[in-house]
Amino acid sequence: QTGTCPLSAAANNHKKDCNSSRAASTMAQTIKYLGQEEAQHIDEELFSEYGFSVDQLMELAGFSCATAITRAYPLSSLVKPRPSVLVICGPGNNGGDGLVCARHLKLFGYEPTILYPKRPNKPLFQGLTTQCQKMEIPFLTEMPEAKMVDQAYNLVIDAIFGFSFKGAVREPFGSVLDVLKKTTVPLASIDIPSGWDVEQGSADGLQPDMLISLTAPKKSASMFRGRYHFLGGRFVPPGLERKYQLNLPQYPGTDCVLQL
Ligand SMILES: NC(=O)C1=CN([C@@H]2O[C@H](COP(=O)(O)OP(=O)(O)OC[C@H]3O[C@@H](n4cnc5c(N)ncnc54)[C@H](OP(=O)(O)O)[C@@H]3O)[C@@H](O)[C@H]2O)[C@@H](O)CC1
Ligand SMILES: [K+]
Repeated sequence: QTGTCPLSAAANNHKKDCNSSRAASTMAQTIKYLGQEEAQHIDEELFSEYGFSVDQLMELAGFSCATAITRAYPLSSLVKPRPSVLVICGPGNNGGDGLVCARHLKLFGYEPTILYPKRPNKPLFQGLTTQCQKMEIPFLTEMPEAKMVDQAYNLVIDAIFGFSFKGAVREPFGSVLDVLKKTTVPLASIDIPSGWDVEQGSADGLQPDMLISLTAPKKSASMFRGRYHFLGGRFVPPGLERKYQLNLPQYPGTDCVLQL
């Protein structure tokens, strides 16, 4: 009787249908990798059309970075006696994400130190800097040598440039990136490995161990070869996701990050 019962045949057909529709939906679910202009348009629309403020999204972005970092490098996995982390912040919003990330890392039990060489004269960044100072996070006055970085820190967070980076790297960040190319401790990049072309990447650039893509990965993320690629920034309204066909994967439960 096996295989001849019309009911099982119907059940099998249903299973086949389900499998093919699951395959189709998996394909439809392929997450979109954004171009530079597209990422900037989405950013602008979040503020202009969807009513968000920069500090609101920066808080969520930086919080998700700190959360992803605790997943990839839990306190118990760190090799140095102190849970030291160096956070390097650039002059734009990527640097702001770094300041927020440092503050949350401190709350999570890490010992961050910040290098913030070019500070914009804007209340948002001044406030984030004060918050970090009040959290008793030390600020360095200059970039240590590669050997010093390797000795002193378990991990470096790269919050130098994000999706607005363009052209040849200007000082003081050229020297900072040169040091980072010589360090051997793991590097975790926020949104884009700094110095990479946002779409094309960079063959001789930084090779981070971790990348935390915010909102959606940028095209250069397809060149990422490190161990951990996380998605963070769980704040995209459905209309915006539909308009840009982001096909974001579903975050598990109440999590603010997802490993890709
Ligand atoms: N929607 C989202 O997902 C959200 C995104 N968020 C975050 O914002 C990030 C984008 O931020 P952003 O637009 O402020 O630009 P970003 O990349 O930080 O750098 C601009 C600065 O870099 C500088 N600069 C540029 N090129 C340079 C060069 N060659 N050499 C040297 N300097 C150079 C440029 O300097 P200037 O041209 O002014 O001299 C400017 O000051 C994004 O990646 C994500 O991390 C969240 O905070 C919130 C929600
Ligand atoms: K970065």
